[in-house]
Amino acid sequence: MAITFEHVGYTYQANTPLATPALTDVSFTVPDHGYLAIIGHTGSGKSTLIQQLNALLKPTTGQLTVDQFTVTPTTTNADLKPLRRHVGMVFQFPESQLFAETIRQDIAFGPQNFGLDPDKALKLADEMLALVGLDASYAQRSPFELSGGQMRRVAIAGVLAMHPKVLVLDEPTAGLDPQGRQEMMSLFERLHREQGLTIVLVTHQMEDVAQYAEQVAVMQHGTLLRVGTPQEIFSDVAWLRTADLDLPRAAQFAQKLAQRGVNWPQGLPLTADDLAAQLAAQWSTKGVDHV
Ligand SMILES: Nc1ncnc2c1ncn2[C@@H]1O[C@H](COP(=O)(O)OP(=O)(O)OP(=O)(O)O)[C@@H](O)[C@H]1O
Repeated sequence: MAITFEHVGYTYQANTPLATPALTDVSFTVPDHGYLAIIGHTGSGKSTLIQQLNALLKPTTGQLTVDQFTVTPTTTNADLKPLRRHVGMVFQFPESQLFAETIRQDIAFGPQNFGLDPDKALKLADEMLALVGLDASYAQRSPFELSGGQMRRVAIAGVLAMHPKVLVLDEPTAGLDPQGRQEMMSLFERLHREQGLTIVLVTHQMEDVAQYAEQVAVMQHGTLLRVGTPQEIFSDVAWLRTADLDLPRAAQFAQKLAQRGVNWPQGLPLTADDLAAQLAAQWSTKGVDHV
């Protein structure tokens, strides 16, 4: 297993009068090279949960393992450096952290800080630039001349330059236009497929969950309500309603068709492509009049 949470609890300002419990008894596993989406309302504990993954926040009870690393309430900061290289964190609006004069210097900063020779770090920066889909002409430009989506790519290249095995993404498409959103999600899919990165994605975009995630964790009031495949989570429409969560748009449409008598023998379609494929299959077997 790449990631295992075992009865993890976290309380902000623990043992003070201001103590705020934010996670309670969270247990789940993510397989090697998995793709987990974490969903849930504001304040449900998603950010607190992902910050456990590189021990920015350490559990106040329970423990977690990320590949070869184990974090418990008593793990000391000195032990955490290798974990922090292993888990790349992309926080919301990561472009706000860009600072260097050129894009390549910005990307090279992290590896250099961890002791890599400056020339090698710059060469690595060029490779990472290509990996996030920006050509070599960007290397010497200022990061501040770029569009929002491109700046975000540069910030992500800086995280990837540390060669993480787990990539944690906190609403990585927030504020992007539909095309930028699609390109960003395709980038993560490519990193997952081609580089074998384990992805942990916090999102409010149910379409992205349906299209990309292999596993979904639903958080509510600091507890893990359910974990399952997108099909398992989104097919239980009555339960979703009680949890006050939305279906992906294609599934909402399919659900309306189901209420008018259309059957979905392969399961409720969750994406537009799946909806189109299932409708086309029914069309060809039953003929136009019956669809
Ligand atoms: N620094 C903090 N100090 C005290 N309480 C906090 C702190 N950060 C978060 N909390 C509380 O912990 C709980 C979980 O918050 P968290 O930010 O993890 O939720 P979230 O699901 O990520 O929300 P969002 O979708 O708004 O980012 C909330 O009750 C929140 O008010």
